[in-house]
Amino acid sequence: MRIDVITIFPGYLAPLREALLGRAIAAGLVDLDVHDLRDWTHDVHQAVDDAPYGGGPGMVMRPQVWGEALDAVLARDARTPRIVVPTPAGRPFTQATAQEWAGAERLLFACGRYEGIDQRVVDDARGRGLPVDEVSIGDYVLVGGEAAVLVMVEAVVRLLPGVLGNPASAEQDSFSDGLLEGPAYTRPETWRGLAVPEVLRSGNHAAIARWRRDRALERTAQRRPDLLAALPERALDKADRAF
Ligand SMILES: Nc1cc(-c2ccc3ccn(Cc4ccc(CN5CCCC5)cc4)c3c2)n[nH]1
Repeated sequence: MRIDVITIFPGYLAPLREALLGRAIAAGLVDLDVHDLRDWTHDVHQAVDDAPYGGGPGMVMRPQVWGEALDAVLARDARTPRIVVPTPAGRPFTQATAQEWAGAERLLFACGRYEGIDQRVVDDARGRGLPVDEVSIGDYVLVGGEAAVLVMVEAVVRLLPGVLGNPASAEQDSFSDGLLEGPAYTRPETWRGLAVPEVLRSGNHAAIARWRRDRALERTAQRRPDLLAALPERALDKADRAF
């Protein structure tokens, strides 16, 4: 997978080259290129923003600069990317989104700042048949798209074959069965007077599976009743309902 990121703060994306993601890049599983939007300005001030038409707070990012940057970055690789534009006004980014994008051969993230990017940049890209996803990573307002890109790249890249040492982990992700995962424990058996639940040390795998499912149902009901309500009918078996 090739990932391009366009931003006025390239340094903000440095963490993508650390740890697991850094190893995926080093292993050639991911090609990452981070581009400075200001490379496509032509004025001495390298202006990337201007006042919003119709008034309102803050500034809006200029379409000309973004248009040139996107055209140039698109041309650097024959593969057509999904273009991703983080925005508070986007569709929710979920595990399903990450799964979908993990199948893409190329992703291009456009990081806005100020109050966002002139809408015509997205409209022009869509008008040329490019797939553009305007996505939100949650119902809170960030200062720019870069932090959202760090989150989304991590969620996507961990799903690529060969990235996670333990692929089973991704299969048992939260949300993969529609529920939150339950509590996890490791040694010691007792820590500060707190013991590991007996069943987990019983070796009774059926009982362990039942206990884990019950804890997941309990936690989901307590913390995310919306997920429980969204479960398809068939997702809960008789034992689940008894819970
Ligand atoms: N999930 C999530 C994603 C983001 C996010 C992503 C990209 C950008 C680029 C700039 N900003 C700052 C930003 C944008 C829009 C407003 C809302 N204003 C109200 C009036 C006009 C607009 C405020 C502040 C981003 C924020 N935040 N949260």
